[in-house]
Parts: sequence; structure tokens; C-alpha cells
Amino acid sequence: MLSETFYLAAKTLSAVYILTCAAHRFLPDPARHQLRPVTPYMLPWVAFALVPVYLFTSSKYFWLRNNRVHKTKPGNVYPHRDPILGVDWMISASKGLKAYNLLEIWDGLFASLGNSFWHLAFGKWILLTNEPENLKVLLSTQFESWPIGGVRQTTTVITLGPHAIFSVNGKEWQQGRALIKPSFVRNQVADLECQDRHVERFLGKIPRDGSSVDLQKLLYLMTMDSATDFMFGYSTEMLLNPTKETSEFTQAFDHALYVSASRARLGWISYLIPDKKLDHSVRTCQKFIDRYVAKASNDEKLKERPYLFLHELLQSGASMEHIRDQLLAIVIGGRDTSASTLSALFWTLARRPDIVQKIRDEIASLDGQKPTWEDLKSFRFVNMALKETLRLWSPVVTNMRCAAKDTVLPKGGGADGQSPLFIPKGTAVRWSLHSLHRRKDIFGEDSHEFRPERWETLRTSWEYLPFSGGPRTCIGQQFALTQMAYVVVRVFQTFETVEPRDERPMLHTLSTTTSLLNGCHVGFKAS
Ligand code: HEM
Repeated sequence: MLSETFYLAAKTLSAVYILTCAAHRFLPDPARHQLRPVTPYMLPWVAFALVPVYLFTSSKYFWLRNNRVHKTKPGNVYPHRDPILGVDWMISASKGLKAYNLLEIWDGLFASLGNSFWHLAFGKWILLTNEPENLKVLLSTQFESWPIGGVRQTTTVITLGPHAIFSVNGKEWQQGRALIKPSFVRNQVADLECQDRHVERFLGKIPRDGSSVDLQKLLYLMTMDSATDFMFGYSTEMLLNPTKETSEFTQAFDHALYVSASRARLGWISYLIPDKKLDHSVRTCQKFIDRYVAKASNDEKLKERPYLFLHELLQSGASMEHIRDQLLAIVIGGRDTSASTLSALFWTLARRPDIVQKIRDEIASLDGQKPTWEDLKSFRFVNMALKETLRLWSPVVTNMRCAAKDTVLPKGGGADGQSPLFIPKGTAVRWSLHSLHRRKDIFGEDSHEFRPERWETLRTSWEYLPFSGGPRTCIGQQFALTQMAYVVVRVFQTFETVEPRDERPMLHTLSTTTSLLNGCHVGFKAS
């Protein structure tokens, strides 16, 4: 309390001096006369020197007062070399992005600074946290106080548009979610006809003689085709007919996502730098989607399906801009996430014949028959392998929310990070599933290892969040799990072994979702 009073007095006195000095300098003559008794003490250089004193004491007073009022403790802070703008953080983040080890750098910082710490990004304080209890508050119990905002929102607005479900909050988000939801009712997700169509084409593209194939490329095409087929009733058919137009779209979309996500990680100032290639990529994506909608809405088959998201969008009278935004959101939701997970899984399986054997043993009960939805749910080991892949290589590996008001998080305060932490309105809080999902105190000493068996006994809630949680939890979760299990089963019904065809280590690019930098080069041998 004593230091709070000291900082209040220092802040008030410096403010009074600065304002009086400014008044003395800028007020017209009659008013300036009133200040005559203090005029000899009004030295402009002192006023200038007091500006940083005012900023420092104000900030100190703000934090001391709020920590007292909210019964919180100050959190740990990244040891900045530049404690004003935090340029050193941005340089380190940029180097980490270039070296593809940003997530590992963050792991190291969590290990040394604790599970929550503050850092500066171009003058703005951001909290990085790894605490399940904080994530529960952000995503669920105080959902309304933690909307999508800041650079996280700017990223999705630039690439997906202002109306995409990933960009909006409040009523617009509720309406968007309500419109998508019926697509994911149990009987639609359990209907494997659509999955089968695309998985068979995917299997058809894999060489039978063990020669090398970049599975990641095929997986991105397959998930794009199946998500558009499932959601819009009209597949992009990229796997079957890769045209110049589709490959231009893929490249443009990937570029736009990567650049905007990298900018988000570097901070708000990077958005001020114009980027013609980014603008061009966004326009290419928009044109592709516009042409796709035009073709899809003229397709007779579209009208035969029971519930189609695109059909509902068209019927709702939504503008073309609105429709385009929703479609791009589904592309990123439905294509990148599942393809990224499956790529990481097959990369690993190519190096783990013991896991392949367990999968093959489990699915042998099918006797070569294609699996039903019930079969897929009953394959415990297949599902544990997927769960373990999503733990180690969550495609939506980092995310953030912004405080809509002054608030408190349950963890992060005090040197040990165990006390509540005060968060001022407008603050961005970011988390990394790469670090959370590798916490040894939660997942054990072998948390860095791929060990599906851990899920035989491990029970988690807010410690494991590949699909996020709370009201904005992934709406496509069951669709994705069904699709991924179907792919795994059909691949190992078709092939006996998978081997690596690339000795480079597994590196991830960090876009809005992650993907394998060097692809997934493997060779399969048929049963
Ligand atoms: C392995 C697969 C997947 C993973 C790991 C995943 C992960 C996530 C995560 C973490 C979020 C929350 C994003 C945020 O709150 O900022 C999310 C939301 C969402 N996902 Fe997924 N997803 C997957 C597959 C899918 C699929 C296949 C679809 C659709 C076909 C889909 C559609 C969506 C949509 C529409 C949202 C927005 C929900 C909302 O804001 O209400 N996802 N997903």
C-alpha cells in the first residue's frame, strides 16, 4: 500500500508539472498570466524528462492497485533486452519461424519462466500460458469475456474474410454456428459413402511397388475434396482432376495463411507493411471460390442432398461475400487440420513398424471388409494412435483470445505462477498446445514419445485440447475422427508395410495450422 501511494503521488506530481508547463507554453497571454507565480519553475526540459517518469509511475501504480483490488500477484516476465517495445522478442520469434523451431523455443521459455509469462510485442504486453485452468476460463467458464480479437482476428479477416466463423464473435458467430451445425448430426457423419469415395481415389494414387510418394500432398487434396463434397454437396475433385486453377488456388491459399499467421506472431506492426503477393493470393482464393459457388449452384445433384450447408447459405439470401467467407473457413477447417494430422501420423508409422503391426492386428477382424462407423468407433488402438498424434502434433497448435474487460486468470501470478493473475482489458493471451501437451507433470516423463498406449489409462480434460473446448469447440471433430480412422483402416487393409523415403527430421511449418515442411515421403508395399 505504501508503494502504491508513492507511485500515485509521483504520477500525479509529474502529470501536474507536465500539464502546467504545457499550459504555460501554449495558452494565450491572459490565461498564461494566471501562472506567473510558478513561471520561473516551468522548465521545458524538465517536463520532457518527466514524461518517461510519468509513464513508468503510472504503469507501476496501475499494476499495484489492480493486484490489490483483484487479490492477484504479478506474473513472471520474459527478460527483455528491449523493455520498451520488445523488439528482441520479435527478432527471436522471426528467427524461430525461419528455423522452424519457434514452438521449441517457447517450450524452453515455459521451462525456465514457468507455465505463464508476459512478453512485449511492439509495445503491447501479451501473456503466454500453458495452464489448463486458464484455458478453461478463456474457452468456457468466462467465454463471453474472451472473444477472438487482436492479431488472431486480423489474420482470419485478411485470409478468410470478415464474416467467416473463425473471424466473428457474439450474435454473428452464434448464427454462423447454428447454420453449420446440422451438417454434423450423427447420421450425416456416420454415413461413410462420401468418405469412401474420396479415400478410394486417394488409395488409387499410392504406388503399389514401394516407390516414394509424398503422402501429405495427396492428403491435402483428398481432405479438400471430401470436405467440399460433405459440406457443399459438390466436390472440388482436386485429387481426380488437378487443374491449373486448383493448383493456383492451393498455392495462393497456403501462401495467404502462412504470411498472415506469421505476421500475427510477429505483432500488430507487421500488418502496416503492404504485401502485394498476399493481396494477390487473397484475390486468387476469392475468385476460385466464386467460380466454385457458381458451378455448384447450377449442379442438379446439389439439390438432392438432405441438408447442405451451401444450399442453406444460398437460400438464406446471404451476400456473395458472406458465402465466400464461410466456404473458405470450411476449407481451412476441413482440409488442413485432418491432412496435417494424418501426415504426421503416417510419417511416424513409417518409422514405427511395431505400431503398424498393432493396427493391422486390430483391424484383422474386418476380414478385408470395409469398416462401418460402429467398427471405426470400436477400434481402440487406432483411435489411441490418432489421439496420440493429435497430442504431439496438434494442427491448431497455437491460438489466442483477447480480454473484453479487466479480468483475472486463476493461474500465472507470483514467482511460482500458482496465484491468480490480473489481466487488463484488451490484453491478448496466447497458448501453445505443443508445450501444454508435452508437460511432464501431466503426461509423464515420456511425454515427448509417441506412445498410444498411454491413453489406456490417461484421462484428461483441459490438459488436452486439440479440438479446443467450450462453446467454440471444433464442430467438425466427429467428422474428422471418423475420416481419419477410415483412412488408417483402409490404408492398412490395402498395404502391409509403410517405410520412410526421406531421412530428414520432422519439421513443421507454422501457418494457421501446421504442416510438414518436407512433406511425408513414404513407400507402401501391398498385402
Ligand atoms: C484433426 C482435425 C481437426 C482439428 C484438430 C480441429 C481443431 C479445431 C480447433 C482447435 C478449433 C477452434 C478454433 C478457435 O476457437 O480459434 C476448431 C474450430 C472449428 N473447426 Fe475444427 N478441427 C479439425 C477438423 C475439422 C473439420 C474436418 C471441420 C469441418 C469439416 C472443422 C470445422 C471447424 C469449424 C467450422 C470451427 C469453428 C467453430 C466455431 O468457431 O464455432 N474442423 N477446430
